[in-house]
Amino acid sequence: MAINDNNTDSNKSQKQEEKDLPKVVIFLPPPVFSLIGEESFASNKFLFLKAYDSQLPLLQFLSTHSKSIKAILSSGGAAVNADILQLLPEVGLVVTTSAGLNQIDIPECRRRGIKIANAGNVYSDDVADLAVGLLIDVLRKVSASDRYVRQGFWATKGDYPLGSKLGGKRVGIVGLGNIGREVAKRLEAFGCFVSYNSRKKKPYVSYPFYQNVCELAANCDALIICCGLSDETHHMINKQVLSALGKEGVIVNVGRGPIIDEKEMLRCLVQGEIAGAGLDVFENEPDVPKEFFALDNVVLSPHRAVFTPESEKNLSQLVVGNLEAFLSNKPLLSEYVD
Ligand SMILES: O=CC(=O)O
Repeated sequence: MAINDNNTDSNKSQKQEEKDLPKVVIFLPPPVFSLIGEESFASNKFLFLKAYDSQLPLLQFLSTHSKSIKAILSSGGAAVNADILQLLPEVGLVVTTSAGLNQIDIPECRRRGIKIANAGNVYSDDVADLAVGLLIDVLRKVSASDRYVRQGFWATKGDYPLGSKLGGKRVGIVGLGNIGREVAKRLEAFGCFVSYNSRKKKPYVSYPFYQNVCELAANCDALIICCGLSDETHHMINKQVLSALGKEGVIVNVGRGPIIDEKEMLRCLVQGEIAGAGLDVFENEPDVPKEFFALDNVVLSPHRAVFTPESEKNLSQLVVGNLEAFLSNKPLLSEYVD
């Protein structure tokens, strides 16, 4: 009995301590929770409030807890917009598990003095590896030859058509941030000629810079899209850019689907106006236009570039580190500065 009473007391005091901890709200479970387990995010400095576990509609849930929520843990799936932020006057940080920030209303955060922390460099190597992997796959027809062999065609129809060499190709990188720079490093090692487009010329690299993405495409054999999605980059890769890339040109997208006008790209692929595509992202995920499935010059990947067990483990440390730093008034580990 006494033990039970003690237990009850200690449960009560634990509950009280938890009640007093600053709260970090989560709208939707970030993929990392199911990939490596939520326990990697344990901290005695804050408590997660999971809006998705509540019966209440999101806005009502947020109003109920508005005074205790100090930070938001965001991921790609749920918008952090002005309607939400205005319900949470105590929020001072949005930390996101994604590399992309397109789900966050950045100007509204700035207006409210809310800091933003993103995935920093955690994903850069893995995304760069996949970008180069997709390019090699398209050029050397790896996935297509695999299908050819599995279907028994090697024995019945003979040799598969040759692929094309990566070394010596002129590759244009759109968006030379953390990921774009890792892609460039890898491509240099393969003997490619790298050039790039980004919002501003980067003073610390010597790759040729093209302010105009169409000019970049016209001077390249392949384009790799590594930039974020914004109003400026939405459908930036349009008919004009694809036609500048030309019949022999290959496009790889590890950024966001809507950066490319997908319908136009599909038309160019079907009509042979570009040579191939390696795509990790799509306009309407997870719906991928069926027409892609019939194209042997297209390699498809289900938005997996960032995810490896290694990157997710590093990510959990970064997220917890950012939240703890913020709650102790220390500098963030990966603050996003425009
Ligand atoms: O695409 C994934 C991400 O932005 O993290």
